[in-house]
Amino acid sequence: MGLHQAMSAAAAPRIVRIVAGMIRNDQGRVLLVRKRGAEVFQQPGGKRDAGDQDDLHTLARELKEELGCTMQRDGAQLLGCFSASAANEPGCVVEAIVYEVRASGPFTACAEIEALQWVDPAQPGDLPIAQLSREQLLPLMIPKP
Ligand SMILES: Nc1nc2c([nH]c(=O)n2[C@@H]2O[C@H](COP(=O)(O)OP(=O)(O)OP(=O)(O)O)[C@@H](O)[C@H]2O)c(=O)[nH]1
Repeated sequence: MGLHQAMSAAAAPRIVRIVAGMIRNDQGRVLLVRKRGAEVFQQPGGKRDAGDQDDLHTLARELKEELGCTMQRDGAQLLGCFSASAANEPGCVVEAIVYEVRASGPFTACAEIEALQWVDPAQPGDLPIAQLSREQLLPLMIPKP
């Protein structure tokens, strides 16, 4: 590695690429999850696995693993790609492809998920919420007047 490459590698934050889901209930509340050992709530979702066919496959797999629910591919809506400081990996940046999806419950905390919370996107209150969700994703879910 040359000097320039070494310097930019040292300066560049590591990027954690994920697919994340926004699930809304009938009251307009959005589902957040907290992983075991983590302080903050975030969107359900995760990293792509080698066997995943596409982003929605990754998301459906993660939602099943984390929440035990069944995601409907039909009607999934791409909200965009967003990034922020990663919640649980200091010095890293999370880059998320985000979809709003419907899923059939029940929704239960499974695998590495310790807690679930349905949050009013307009008034998340004092709940500790990861930067990406608090600053970028929840505001997208506030109903427009
Ligand atoms: N899933 C998810 N991860 C987020 C969000 N915001 C955020 O900063 N992250 C960061 O991205 C990381 C993604 O890791 P993950 O644990 O969800 O992914 P994964 O299930 O595939 O992980 P693993 O296979 O390594 O256990 C989280 O540890 C966290 O630091 C978010 O809204 N959803």
